[in-house]
Amino acid sequence: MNLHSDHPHALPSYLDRNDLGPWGDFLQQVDRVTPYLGKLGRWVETLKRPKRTLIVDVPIHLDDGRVAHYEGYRVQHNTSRGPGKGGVRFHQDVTLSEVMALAAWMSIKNAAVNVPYGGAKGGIRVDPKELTAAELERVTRRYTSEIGLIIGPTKDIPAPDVNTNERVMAWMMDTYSMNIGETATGVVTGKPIDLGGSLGRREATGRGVFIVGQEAARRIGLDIAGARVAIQGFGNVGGVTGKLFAEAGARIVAVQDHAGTVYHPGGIDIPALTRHVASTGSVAGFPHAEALPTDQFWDVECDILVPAALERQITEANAGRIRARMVIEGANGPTTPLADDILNERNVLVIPDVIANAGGVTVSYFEWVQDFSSFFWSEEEINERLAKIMRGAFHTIWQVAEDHKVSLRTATFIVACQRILHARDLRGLYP
Ligand SMILES: NC(=O)C1=CN([C@@H]2O[C@H](COP(=O)(O)OP(=O)(O)OC[C@H]3O[C@@H](n4cnc5c(N)ncnc54)[C@H](OP(=O)(O)O)[C@@H]3O)[C@@H](O)[C@H]2O)C=CC1
Ligand SMILES: O=C(O)CCC(=O)C(=O)O
Repeated sequence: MNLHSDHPHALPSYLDRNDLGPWGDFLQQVDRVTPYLGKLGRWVETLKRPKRTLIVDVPIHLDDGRVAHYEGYRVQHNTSRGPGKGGVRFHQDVTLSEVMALAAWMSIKNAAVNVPYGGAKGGIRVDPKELTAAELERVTRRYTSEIGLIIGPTKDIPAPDVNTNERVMAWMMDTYSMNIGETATGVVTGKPIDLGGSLGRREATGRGVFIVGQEAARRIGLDIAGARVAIQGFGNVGGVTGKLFAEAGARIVAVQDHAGTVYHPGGIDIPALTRHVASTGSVAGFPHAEALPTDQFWDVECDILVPAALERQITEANAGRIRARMVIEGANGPTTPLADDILNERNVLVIPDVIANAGGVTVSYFEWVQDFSSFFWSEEEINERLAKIMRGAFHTIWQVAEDHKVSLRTATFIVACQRILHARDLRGLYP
């Protein structure tokens, strides 16, 4: 597809026109929804460029006294429905195109579950495994100061993503608070409970993946008890997803992370694998399962495949090999548009990221509300409200997919883009 001529107005000059990366995938997804937007279609160009893009230099002292520089980003894709909201990723391969796409998928996701946010995302191009804890803290604090210009509890609220966690959120909250001279717990979500974090946030994304998995399984007549599940990525999202499916009686037949792939047709012992990862840092070397070559992960016989690592893992090169009846996207952007078409043709149901992994931001919304009111809810209450929102959003999207005879991804984009562009239309353009 020649993106240059198909999107003459959509290409910011700061991107490589020959390789738009994940941003190119997002543009194609927007093109697929455009015919369904009716009169709101006149606003669709709004979605094809981020509202605000900040690139920052993050210099720190390494422990040995040298100065190192890292590139950081914060992108606010859209704020028509409310402040920007989305995670912060620390990874050596982070690019601007990637952060733009991740921010855009946040706009869609937040609208799909109807939380009052726009979409944003951030990242630093750094391998956190190469830093000491003190260096990681310095990178986090300097980055937070640099993006402090555009974040804030009513402006844009970061949260955890790949390689960031509660500890990183605590540093971000503290740095922002120091800079403005007052404690602002609502500036980030995914914080430690003792700093205004919410019960259930750590597990929320995996819990949401499991809830939509249950709903979809019921509709295609798949019994979760006994179902075979393969999971790529065993961090926050993949780990919790695996735990909940295993507790519901599913067999987790394969798990892959960056360093290895383990396979057991009878079902991997997930608590034992979790202990192994906590002590060694990877699933590799887990003694109670067979090791598989990396690429064979995609050939594993299973009923449910959960990509829960990075973007562009399911491509035209491996989509034809996938044995699952359904793919539940725990990761953001794991399936390219061409792979989506292949899975569709093969009748593999894809539950798209923009609904499947929305549990995390939904409980982030609960955290933000709790911080503003300084009144904290029980975990039971949080999980009940999460399940209600996830099930309600899933039903709406399923219905739209049936009505328009489109994929669940396009259906989610129809619902979300209509909400975003309706808000844009109501607000108008001029101050
Ligand atoms: N955290 C959240 O609340 C949310 C996260 N997401 C998305 O879910 C995905 C995972 O995020 P999260 O679980 O938080 O991140 P974590 O950092 O907790 O875990 C990432 C996992 O992915 C693995 N991984 C990284 N690269 C590869 C690779 N090339 N092949 C196989 N496995 C790989 C990592 O393995 P290793 O440790 O070996 O590097 C690790 O197991 C991302 O796409 C993120 O954007 C979506 C919604 C919310
Ligand atoms: O909890 C949040 O605010 C955002 C989580 C996130 O980054 C995501 O959903 O991809």
